[in-house]
Amino acid sequence: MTEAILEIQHGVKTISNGLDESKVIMNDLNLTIRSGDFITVLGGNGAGKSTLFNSIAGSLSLTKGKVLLKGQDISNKKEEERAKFISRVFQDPKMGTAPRMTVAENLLLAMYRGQKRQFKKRPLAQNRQEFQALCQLIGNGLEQHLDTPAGNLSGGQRQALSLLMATITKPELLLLDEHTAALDPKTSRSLMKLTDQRIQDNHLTCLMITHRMEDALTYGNRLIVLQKGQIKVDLAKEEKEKLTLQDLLLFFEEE
Ligand SMILES: Nc1ncnc2c1ncn2[C@@H]1O[C@H](COP(=O)(O)OP(=O)(O)OP(=O)(O)O)[C@@H](O)[C@H]1O
Repeated sequence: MTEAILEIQHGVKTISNGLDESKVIMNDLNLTIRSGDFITVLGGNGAGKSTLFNSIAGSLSLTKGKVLLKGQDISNKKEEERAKFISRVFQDPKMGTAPRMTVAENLLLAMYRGQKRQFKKRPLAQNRQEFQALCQLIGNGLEQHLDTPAGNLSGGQRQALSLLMATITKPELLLLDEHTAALDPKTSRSLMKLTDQRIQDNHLTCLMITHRMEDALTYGNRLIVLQKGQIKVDLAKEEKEKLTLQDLLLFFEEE
């Protein structure tokens, strides 16, 4: 069996509304993500997708249950600690990049993320060629903007930069949080292709939330559907390949 990268064991998250009432937003959820899994995550609004991602990334701590990274209990580790191993790309292009820093400076920052301060950085000039080549992969002209502040890029270029930053040092787990949702259809399609290419070329393990059913079917080797804080459907490669758009829509109609 392939190595388990991340596990959630009996994950429960209860939220209090401050009026002696509590709401269960993750309900005894169990998930094992194995090395090389590319899992597409679907679910209606409020199904618990963000709660799942926040619990993995550490921006939310579980009320009960455990989060394990390669068998090690990380339930009590802070988000910054987990960020050394887990990368995340958000929906908002502004989230992943520093706006006043140039594209090259952003990439340099990502390259040394999680390393000790005293670690001697290679000067930017020595990395330029590598950054140039990396940006060229994208095919949206980012390589001509190595010295442009990230805040001046188009939304598509900025999201592509966020993706490169999230994957420049191979993370144990890549979390894609509707990362193409804010882009126009053409830009979204090309970023999705780039994403798939990065995942395949670097053998990344990835979890991707999407509201685009076609993307959920086209990409990845496994598909999960969340409902009411639980995993309602978990389909492996062979079952996923047989799935049609119609089948997927049925999962939502049953809600
Ligand atoms: N801090 C909070 N306080 C109260 N309720 C919360 C809080 N965070 C999440 N919830 C509730 O938990 C449920 C799950 O929310 P979550 O954001 O995980 O859903 P989601 O699947 O990501 O939805 P969407 O597609 O709308 O982003 C929702 O009913 C939401 O209202």
